Amino acid sequence: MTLVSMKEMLLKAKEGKYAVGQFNINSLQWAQAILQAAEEEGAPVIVAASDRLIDYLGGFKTIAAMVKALMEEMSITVPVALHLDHGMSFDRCKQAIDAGFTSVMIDGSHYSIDENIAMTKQVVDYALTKQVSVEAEVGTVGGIEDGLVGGVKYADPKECLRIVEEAGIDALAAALGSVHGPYQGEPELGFDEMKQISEWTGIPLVLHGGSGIPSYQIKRAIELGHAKINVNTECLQAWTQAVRDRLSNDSEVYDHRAITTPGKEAIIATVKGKISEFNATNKAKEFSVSNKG
Ligand SMILES: O=C(O)C[C@@H](O)[C@H](O)C(=O)COP(=O)(O)O
Ligand SMILES: [Zn+2]
Repeated sequence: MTLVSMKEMLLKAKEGKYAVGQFNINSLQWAQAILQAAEEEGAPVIVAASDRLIDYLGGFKTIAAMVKALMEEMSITVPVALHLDHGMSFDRCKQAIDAGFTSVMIDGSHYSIDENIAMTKQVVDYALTKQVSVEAEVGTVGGIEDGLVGGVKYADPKECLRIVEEAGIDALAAALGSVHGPYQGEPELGFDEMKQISEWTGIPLVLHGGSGIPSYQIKRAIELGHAKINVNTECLQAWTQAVRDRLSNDSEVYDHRAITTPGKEAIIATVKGKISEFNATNKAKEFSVSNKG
């Protein structure tokens, strides 16, 4: 009944040509929905808390305790990693690790590549002592980050190789045209660069901005080495639509549970759909360490 790092998950996924879904939590209900969906699909899953939401969610220790307790209460048997998404500094990653997170992303993508590598290496050195996996980012994912709309900066393959070799990370988010939040038109992912980066580094790749990407592009990204795909916006949209429908269909309703339960059901359906699209259904049985007690 323990959380695991995402290292083994991602190596298996890359080898087996599927991707593990990372789904972000926005409240306790989201953690319940994501765990239920993964369990019903028999799939490994990454439950993530974005650094920008840590205080809103009650802090690192609250989040870790909540996810661990839910796994026990819900008798979760599939492998689950608890991941800090877009960690802003070494200190934030250390706080997450000390609180019980089993995986962290250090997002040094807004710094020079030398600074990015140095801060990533510092996180890896600490994480290694606790068997925690580390993801780094090179280039810039477009769209909304920290409330600001930013442009896409494609990852440089040489910089990708450097950060993998010099920092010793477990997974690499190489930004290649994906966008956080809704896409304006069809996404234009850099598949040629993706192939090159995957071949040069050999490491599991991570696709940020996984919402709104057509299935044929998702499948191509998985073929070209993506083993982890991050989804948040599609779950938010599904939750909001369901809650909006509930409120507009019943102007008398005021009970919190009655209002938000349709939102939870919508998250479960969205997460199950993504797990299936990522070809991760029933992959939990391939793991040596399961949570079966
Ligand atoms: O919104 C967050 O803080 C988390 C996301 O950045 C996550 O890492 C991600 O990439 C999901 O992208 P989305 O599906 O486009 O929201
Ligand atoms: Zn992201």
